Amino acid sequence: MRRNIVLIGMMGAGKSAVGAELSRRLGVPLRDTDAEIVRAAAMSIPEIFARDGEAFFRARESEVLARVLRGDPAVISTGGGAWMSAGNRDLVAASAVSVWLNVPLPVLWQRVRQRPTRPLLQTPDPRGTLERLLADRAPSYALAEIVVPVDGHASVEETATRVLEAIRARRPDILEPA
Ligand SMILES: Nc1ncnc2c1ncn2[C@@H]1O[C@H](COP(=O)(O)OP(=O)(O)O)[C@@H](O)[C@H]1O
Ligand SMILES: O=C(O)C1=C[C@@H](OP(=O)(O)O)[C@@H](O)[C@H](O)C1
Ligand SMILES: [Mg+2]
Repeated sequence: MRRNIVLIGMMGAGKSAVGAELSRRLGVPLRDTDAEIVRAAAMSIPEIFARDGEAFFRARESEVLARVLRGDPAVISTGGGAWMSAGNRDLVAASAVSVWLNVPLPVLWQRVRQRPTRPLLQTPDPRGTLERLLADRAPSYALAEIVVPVDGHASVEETATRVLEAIRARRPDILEPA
Protein backbone atom coordinates (compact mmCIF):
# COMPACT_ATOMS: atom_id res chain seq x y z
CA MET A 1 0.00 0.00 0.00
CA ARG A 2 1.40 3.36 -1.06
CA ARG A 3 -0.55 5.85 0.99
CA ASN A 4 -2.38 5.98 4.29
CA ILE A 5 -6.11 5.33 4.21
CA VAL A 6 -7.96 7.65 6.60
CA LEU A 7 -11.53 6.82 7.56
CA ILE A 8 -13.74 9.74 8.52
CA GLY A 9 -17.40 10.13 9.46
CA MET A 10 -19.82 10.32 12.33
CA MET A 11 -19.77 8.48 15.64
CA GLY A 12 -21.10 5.01 14.88
CA ALA A 13 -20.23 5.15 11.18
CA GLY A 14 -17.96 2.14 11.63
CA LYS A 15 -14.55 3.83 11.31
CA SER A 16 -13.02 1.70 14.06
CA ALA A 17 -14.71 -1.58 13.09
CA VAL A 18 -14.24 -1.22 9.32
CA GLY A 19 -10.72 0.11 9.86
CA ALA A 20 -9.80 -3.06 11.74
CA GLU A 21 -11.17 -5.21 8.93
CA LEU A 22 -9.33 -3.19 6.27
CA SER A 23 -6.06 -3.42 8.16
CA ARG A 24 -6.38 -7.22 8.35
CA ARG A 25 -7.12 -7.51 4.66
CA LEU A 26 -4.39 -5.13 3.54
CA GLY A 27 -1.82 -6.46 6.00
CA VAL A 28 -1.01 -2.98 7.34
CA PRO A 29 -1.38 -1.63 10.87
CA LEU A 30 -4.56 -0.04 12.17
CA ARG A 31 -4.01 3.25 13.93
CA ASP A 32 -7.16 4.39 15.75
CA THR A 33 -6.60 7.95 16.93
CA ASP A 34 -9.04 7.57 19.86
CA ALA A 35 -7.28 4.40 21.01
CA GLU A 36 -3.86 6.11 20.79
CA ILE A 37 -5.10 9.08 22.82
CA VAL A 38 -6.57 6.77 25.46
CA ARG A 39 -3.36 4.78 25.66
CA ALA A 40 -1.12 7.86 26.00
CA ALA A 41 -3.37 9.52 28.59
CA ALA A 42 -4.14 6.28 30.46
CA MET A 43 -7.70 7.63 30.72
CA SER A 44 -10.91 6.89 28.87
CA ILE A 45 -12.36 9.41 26.40
CA PRO A 46 -15.18 10.41 28.81
CA GLU A 47 -12.57 10.90 31.55
CA ILE A 48 -10.43 13.11 29.29
CA PHE A 49 -13.44 15.24 28.29
CA ALA A 50 -14.55 15.52 31.94
CA ARG A 51 -11.16 16.34 33.39
CA ASP A 52 -9.44 18.35 30.64
CA GLY A 53 -12.25 19.41 28.29
CA GLU A 54 -12.93 19.03 24.61
CA ALA A 55 -10.32 21.59 23.48
CA PHE A 56 -7.60 19.57 25.22
CA PHE A 57 -8.88 16.39 23.56
CA ARG A 58 -8.86 18.07 20.12
CA ALA A 59 -5.27 19.20 20.61
CA ARG A 60 -4.17 15.65 21.48
CA GLU A 61 -6.20 14.32 18.53
CA SER A 62 -4.38 16.61 16.09
CA GLU A 63 -1.00 15.59 17.53
CA VAL A 64 -1.80 11.89 17.27
CA LEU A 65 -3.16 12.28 13.75
CA ALA A 66 -0.03 14.12 12.60
CA ARG A 67 2.16 11.44 14.16
CA VAL A 68 0.37 8.45 12.63
CA LEU A 69 0.28 10.14 9.21
CA ARG A 70 4.07 10.40 9.33
CA GLY A 71 4.43 6.66 9.96
CA ASP A 72 4.49 3.75 7.55
CA PRO A 73 1.32 3.33 5.46
CA ALA A 74 -1.56 2.32 7.68
CA VAL A 75 -5.30 2.35 7.95
CA ILE A 76 -6.12 5.29 10.21
CA SER A 77 -9.50 5.41 11.97
CA THR A 78 -10.19 8.91 13.23
CA GLY A 79 -12.71 10.12 15.80
CA GLY A 80 -15.78 11.74 14.31
CA GLY A 81 -14.67 15.29 15.10
CA ALA A 82 -11.13 15.10 13.76
CA TRP A 83 -12.15 16.08 10.24
CA MET A 84 -13.75 19.33 11.44
CA SER A 85 -10.33 20.96 11.76
CA ALA A 86 -9.10 22.47 8.48
CA GLY A 87 -5.54 21.87 9.66
CA ASN A 88 -6.25 18.19 10.14
CA ARG A 89 -7.90 17.99 6.70
CA ASP A 90 -4.84 19.56 5.08
CA LEU A 91 -2.52 17.12 6.86
CA VAL A 92 -4.60 14.17 5.68
CA ALA A 93 -4.72 15.45 2.10
CA ALA A 94 -0.92 15.68 2.04
CA SER A 95 -0.22 12.03 2.75
CA ALA A 96 -3.41 9.99 2.68
CA VAL A 97 -6.61 9.22 0.88
CA SER A 98 -9.66 10.22 2.92
CA VAL A 99 -12.74 7.99 2.90
CA TRP A 100 -16.09 9.15 4.34
CA LEU A 101 -18.29 6.34 5.60
CA ASN A 102 -21.61 8.05 4.92
CA VAL A 103 -24.18 6.36 7.14
CA PRO A 104 -27.75 7.60 7.56
CA LEU A 105 -28.87 9.03 10.90
CA PRO A 106 -31.22 6.16 11.93
CA VAL A 107 -28.41 3.63 11.49
CA LEU A 108 -25.96 5.79 13.43
CA TRP A 109 -28.49 6.19 16.21
CA GLN A 110 -29.14 2.45 16.46
CA ARG A 111 -25.41 1.88 16.84
CA VAL A 112 -24.56 4.57 19.38
CA ARG A 113 -27.73 4.82 21.48
CA GLN A 114 -26.79 2.33 24.21
CA ARG A 115 -23.20 3.46 24.63
CA PRO A 116 -21.96 5.81 27.34
CA THR A 117 -18.56 6.06 25.65
CA ARG A 118 -19.24 9.22 23.61
CA PRO A 119 -19.27 12.31 25.83
CA LEU A 120 -20.79 14.55 23.15
CA LEU A 121 -23.97 12.45 23.29
CA GLN A 122 -24.45 12.73 27.05
CA THR A 123 -27.23 15.31 26.60
CA PRO A 124 -30.94 15.31 27.49
CA ASP A 125 -31.75 14.60 23.82
CA PRO A 126 -28.90 12.52 22.40
CA ARG A 127 -30.71 11.67 19.16
CA GLY A 128 -31.33 15.36 18.53
CA THR A 129 -27.69 16.07 19.32
CA LEU A 130 -26.53 13.38 16.89
CA GLU A 131 -28.86 14.77 14.22
CA ARG A 132 -27.54 18.31 14.69
CA LEU A 133 -23.91 17.13 14.65
CA LEU A 134 -24.55 15.24 11.40
CA ALA A 135 -26.19 18.28 9.80
CA ASP A 136 -23.30 20.53 10.91
CA ARG A 137 -20.60 18.13 9.82
CA ALA A 138 -21.94 16.58 6.62
CA PRO A 139 -20.75 19.45 4.38
CA SER A 140 -17.21 18.97 5.69
CA TYR A 141 -17.32 15.18 5.47
CA ALA A 142 -18.42 15.60 1.84
CA LEU A 143 -14.97 17.13 1.15
CA ALA A 144 -13.43 13.66 1.53
CA GLU A 145 -11.64 12.37 -1.53
CA ILE A 146 -13.80 9.24 -1.56
CA VAL A 147 -17.37 8.91 -0.28
CA VAL A 148 -18.77 5.46 0.49
CA PRO A 149 -22.52 5.33 1.15
CA VAL A 150 -23.30 2.63 3.74
CA ASP A 151 -26.82 1.44 4.46
CA GLY A 152 -28.03 -0.30 7.58
CA HIS A 153 -27.85 -3.76 6.03
CA ALA A 154 -24.17 -3.83 5.13
CA SER A 155 -21.97 -5.83 7.50
CA VAL A 156 -18.54 -4.65 8.57
CA GLU A 157 -17.01 -7.08 6.03
CA GLU A 158 -19.25 -5.87 3.19
CA THR A 159 -18.49 -2.27 4.06
CA ALA A 160 -14.76 -2.99 3.95
CA THR A 161 -15.24 -4.53 0.50
CA ARG A 162 -17.14 -1.39 -0.64
CA VAL A 163 -14.31 0.79 0.61
CA LEU A 164 -11.68 -1.23 -1.25
CA GLU A 165 -13.78 -1.16 -4.44
CA ALA A 166 -14.16 2.60 -4.16
CA ILE A 167 -10.42 3.11 -3.63
CA ARG A 168 -9.60 0.81 -6.56
CA ALA A 169 -11.99 2.75 -8.78
CA ARG A 170 -10.78 6.23 -7.83
CA ARG A 171 -7.13 5.73 -6.80
CA PRO A 172 -5.88 2.36 -8.11
CA ASP A 173 -2.27 3.43 -7.43
CA ILE A 174 -2.79 3.41 -3.66
CA LEU A 175 -3.34 -0.32 -3.25
CA GLU A 176 -0.20 -1.33 -5.12
CA PRO A 177 2.67 -2.68 -3.00
CA ALA A 178 4.79 0.16 -1.64
N1 LIG B 1 -21.21 -2.05 8.85
C1 LIG B 1 -21.56 -2.37 10.09
N2 LIG B 1 -22.49 -3.29 10.31
C2 LIG B 1 -22.87 -3.61 11.55
N3 LIG B 1 -22.37 -3.06 12.67
C3 LIG B 1 -21.44 -2.14 12.52
C4 LIG B 1 -20.98 -1.75 11.25
N4 LIG B 1 -20.04 -0.82 11.43
C5 LIG B 1 -19.94 -0.66 12.75
N5 LIG B 1 -20.77 -1.45 13.42
C6 LIG B 1 -20.95 -1.51 14.86
O1 LIG B 1 -21.40 -0.22 15.26
C7 LIG B 1 -20.73 0.17 16.45
C8 LIG B 1 -19.98 1.47 16.22
O2 LIG B 1 -18.92 1.24 15.30
P1 LIG B 1 -17.49 1.90 15.43
O3 LIG B 1 -16.59 1.16 14.52
O4 LIG B 1 -17.10 2.03 16.85
O5 LIG B 1 -17.82 3.36 14.84
P2 LIG B 1 -16.94 4.67 14.87
O6 LIG B 1 -15.53 4.32 15.18
O7 LIG B 1 -17.13 5.24 13.49
O8 LIG B 1 -17.60 5.54 15.91
C9 LIG B 1 -19.82 -1.00 16.85
O9 LIG B 1 -20.52 -1.78 17.78
C10 LIG B 1 -19.63 -1.74 15.55
O10 LIG B 1 -19.38 -3.12 15.73
O1 LIG C 1 -17.57 12.85 16.86
C1 LIG C 1 -16.82 13.25 17.78
O2 LIG C 1 -16.58 14.45 18.00
C2 LIG C 1 -16.17 12.23 18.65
C3 LIG C 1 -16.13 10.92 18.20
C4 LIG C 1 -15.52 9.83 18.98
O3 LIG C 1 -14.95 8.86 18.10
P1 LIG C 1 -15.84 7.87 17.16
O4 LIG C 1 -16.27 8.68 15.95
O5 LIG C 1 -14.92 6.77 16.79
O6 LIG C 1 -17.01 7.44 17.97
C5 LIG C 1 -14.45 10.36 19.93
O7 LIG C 1 -13.36 10.85 19.20
C6 LIG C 1 -15.02 11.48 20.78
O8 LIG C 1 -16.05 10.94 21.59
C7 LIG C 1 -15.55 12.65 19.93
MG1 LIG D 1 -14.13 4.92 16.59
